[in-house]
Amino acid sequence: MTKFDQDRAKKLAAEAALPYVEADTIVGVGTGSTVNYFIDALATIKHQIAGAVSSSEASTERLKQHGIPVYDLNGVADLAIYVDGADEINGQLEMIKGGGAALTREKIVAAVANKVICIADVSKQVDVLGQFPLPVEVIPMARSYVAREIVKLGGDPAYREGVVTDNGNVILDVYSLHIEKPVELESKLNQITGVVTNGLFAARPADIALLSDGSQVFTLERRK
Ligand SMILES: O=C[C@H](O)[C@H](O)[C@H](O)COP(=O)(O)O
Repeated sequence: MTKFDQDRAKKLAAEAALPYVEADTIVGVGTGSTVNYFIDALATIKHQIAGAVSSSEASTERLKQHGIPVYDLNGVADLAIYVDGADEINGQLEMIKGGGAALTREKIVAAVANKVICIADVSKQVDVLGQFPLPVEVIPMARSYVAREIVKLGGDPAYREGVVTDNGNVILDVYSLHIEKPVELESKLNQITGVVTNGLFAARPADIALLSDGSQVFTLERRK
């Protein structure tokens, strides 16, 4: 797939999420290049919505540039939908996220939302998660300890140099994982002292995936 096709696919997937936005509600907004298309599409109906909650400083800035009010999640008790991209998504709509280092805030907003909608181009679709290195957000002083613990779990962690998350932490990208049991691994990694969270969205996967190849959009719904 060429770069041009991929961009078109991201845009089509993003625009396909608009019909899920309910009037007068606050919309949960993720992070990344696909979500940027969603934010631009959301701007076309901004007078019909109450505003947004955002999963990153970058998305907040883009939303505000469009004149969409951004609210503190602490003041939002009910969030109908959360729309976000993915680095990988499998058939159960479990995902790897965090390529842009926004995983922790993304996971928090997803936890609050009634419905999680993944928007992506079809290249993100995989049978088994783990080809994309799994991001883990770590408290800076725990970086080496956490890396050693990850090696014990069979992973190959690499420090993402120069990247500081919106929460002031660092990222370890974990290679060499063939993730047969995503829920189990998500929980194991979160139990390592010093880990803030990891980029597996398996305990709380997407409910709907809108995946595009650049000419059409395929809708997948999670079997419950
Ligand atoms: O931290 C970043 C997020 O998890 C993104 O949603 C993910 O990396 C997908 O980004 P993109 O739409 O740019 O491929």
